[in-house]
Amino acid sequence: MQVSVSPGKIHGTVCAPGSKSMMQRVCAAALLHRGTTIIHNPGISNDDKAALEIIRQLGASIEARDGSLVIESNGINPISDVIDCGESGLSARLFTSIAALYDGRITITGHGSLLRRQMFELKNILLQSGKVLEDFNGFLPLTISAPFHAGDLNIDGTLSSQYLTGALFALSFSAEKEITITVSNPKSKPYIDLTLKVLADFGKEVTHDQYEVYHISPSVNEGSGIIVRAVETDWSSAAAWIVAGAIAGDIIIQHLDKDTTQADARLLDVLKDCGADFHWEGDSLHIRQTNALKSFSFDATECPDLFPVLSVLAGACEGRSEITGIHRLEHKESDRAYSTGALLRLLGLDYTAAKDTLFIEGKSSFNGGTISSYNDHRMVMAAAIAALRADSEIVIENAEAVAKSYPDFFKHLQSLQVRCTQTI
Ligand SMILES: O=C(O)C1=C[C@@H](OP(=O)(O)O)[C@@H](O)[C@H](O)C1
Ligand SMILES: C=C(OP(=O)(O)O)C(=O)O
Repeated sequence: MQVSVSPGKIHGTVCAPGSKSMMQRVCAAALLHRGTTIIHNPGISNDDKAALEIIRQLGASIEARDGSLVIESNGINPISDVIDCGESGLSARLFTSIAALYDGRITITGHGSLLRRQMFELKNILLQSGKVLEDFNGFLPLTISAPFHAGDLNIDGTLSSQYLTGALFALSFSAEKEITITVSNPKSKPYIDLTLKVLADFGKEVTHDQYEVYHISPSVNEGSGIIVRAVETDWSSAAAWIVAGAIAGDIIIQHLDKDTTQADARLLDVLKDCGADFHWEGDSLHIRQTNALKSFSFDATECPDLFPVLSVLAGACEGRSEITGIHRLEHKESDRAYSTGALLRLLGLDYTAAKDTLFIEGKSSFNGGTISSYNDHRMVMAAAIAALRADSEIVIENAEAVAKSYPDFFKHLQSLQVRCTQTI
């Protein structure tokens, strides 16, 4: 699918989808919790669908009821020996550790960009847990077997926090004694907070020292009671609308959780720094374009998903902005250091990278043109928002990639009075 987005103002009220980070974690917990879990505001993205299908394959039953999901589980009882994680990095790393709780032989695989994302740290974790791996070269598919040994673990957190998330879920529900996980170089810490929050909702308390040492208590059977959980609105998706409002219009984003642990809520700190005009109306964020946005300096190491859309915001600010954390971008759906550079070049923005920081010179308007999505949902959203400030339309190739987190993105963009047409 090729989508052409015209320059113009964005105007109206929108509600972003549920957070896929939270939804996938709640699905994992619902599988491990022996009993019923009711999920309100369930996500509908491709990654959410992948997580639901995984827990179904691992033995849970899922019923849609009045817009919510009712999950029944009796622990892990696979109905298939293949688990398909779609394109979700989180599902791959989270559910591999969970599937490892099963003694039998099971294969974890995926599609598209996921097959090109390295998973080396899984080997380290699985071997420490007594699992046997077949012919694993660091990329999916991965086949494992043998009983799971719930014991202390050492994890390298340099590349991704998702390995730790998987281990925390698997061990919190299976530990028979106190277990310690030691993590070197932990990254994406707000995502670890989200993991700990969802585990706590399911009665699993984990403490930690500086995100480096985690203490897991022996798992007590939490009973088969009903757990009800609502998925928060996704700040990562809302980020696109927030930047759109700040650079090109007037927009209200509904149902945002102010006190969230979601990493990408840090965008509000950037907005304050650059003098954006925004305020809260209850749980809605109202943001209006300001003509003289100031340049900003921000470290996105802990919230790497903001990078592409922050680069667009930087392009609309007066002067030179700085975004740090380039080293976090390589192993995503695309190499986002490369794809963000390609977008900035298309827009006609001057930028340089030095060590881990990207410096972007702002400009009053951007160039239009055609760009690939690089099969990356975050690049689709960033390019579409940039089009609002361009002097001609921006055509995004392979724009269907947006469904990884936000299938209704273009429908919502149109409802916000932006002209966009599907050209193929
Ligand atoms: O745990 C999660 O939900 C995520 C963690 C982050 O990944 P890393 O920990 O690999 O940085 C983030 O980029 C990803 O979109 C979702
Ligand atoms: C990197 C992302 O997700 P994941 O790693 O879960 O595929 C993302 O959503 O930007």
